[in-house]
Amino acid sequence: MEGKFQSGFVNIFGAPNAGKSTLLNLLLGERLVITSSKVQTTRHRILGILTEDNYQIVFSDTPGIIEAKYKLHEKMMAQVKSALEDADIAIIVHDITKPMEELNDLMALIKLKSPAILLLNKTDRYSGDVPLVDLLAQYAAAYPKWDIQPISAKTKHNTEKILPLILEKLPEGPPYYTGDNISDRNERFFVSELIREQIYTLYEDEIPYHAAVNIQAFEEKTTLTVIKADIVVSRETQKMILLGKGGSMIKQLGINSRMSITEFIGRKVHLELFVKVRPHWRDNENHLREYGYNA
Ligand SMILES: Nc1nc2c(ncn2[C@@H]2O[C@H](COP(=O)(O)OP(=O)(O)OP(=O)(O)O)[C@@H](O)[C@H]2O)c(=O)[nH]1
Repeated sequence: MEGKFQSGFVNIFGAPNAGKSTLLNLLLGERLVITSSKVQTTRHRILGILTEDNYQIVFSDTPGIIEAKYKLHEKMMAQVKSALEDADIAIIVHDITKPMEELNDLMALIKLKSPAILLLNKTDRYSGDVPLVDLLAQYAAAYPKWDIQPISAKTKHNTEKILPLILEKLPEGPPYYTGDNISDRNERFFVSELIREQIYTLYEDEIPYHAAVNIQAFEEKTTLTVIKADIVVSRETQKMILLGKGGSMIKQLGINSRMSITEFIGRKVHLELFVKVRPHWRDNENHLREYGYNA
């Protein structure tokens, strides 16, 4: 095996109906790792993991970002933004039969830092007045930093070009999910997201931004699943807020989280939460990876 391995998170987004699911099914094929459709976390959702000899691509999306009906709380919107910034690569799917303004409106909503690939989908349906090459030139002028690729997810026109575009940008690094523990790792990941979601619901403003959730133990016993999770903050004062008066807040957090995890994994759950103070944890790249913050 060659030495080089690439691994990273690819966040897919686009307007409803742009063709994201069709595209993902195509990219992942049989290798789709099914994740619960119930999971709609504040941050992101893993859609599937593509692992080959030399690379692993974790496809995720940011639920609800575009749907008008989905009323985003301001702080959730900030989460969404950071999720997009954090991904290694962004794939934007735009229906080429729709005006470019729709894409512009979408891009005005989010602050994208990741390298981006714009897939102009549904070329098979395009019959506009402007010739396709001219239209592509317009997109290229509007988004000069992006790779732009016209495709049809339906007829598979140009779709073989997508993977090489991703691999060009995918960072080098070890896989995030390995071998048999993929589903287990996924479950852990989702459990930490569910706890984060409850932190969002329960606490004010800045606390959710400063708290990371790290699953320390995930043990399947015969009648229940025992989960131990650290909530990591950087300051003692944040810990006090998380705990609440006489521990009342953390108790509530435990109750809420347990309910939502039980629903997710479909088993009885024993949940233990620990609040830990680690100054500067946000500054440390390895810690961030460890806590799933690069997803
Ligand atoms: N003609 C044509 N239709 C496509 C193409 N890609 C997707 N579609 C169709 O467009 C519709 C929406 O596709 P989806 O893949 O469900 O789109 P989506 O972006 O996942 O939609 P949401 O789940 O609503 O966000 C479906 O009827 C697809 O069959 C394409 O390349 N050409």
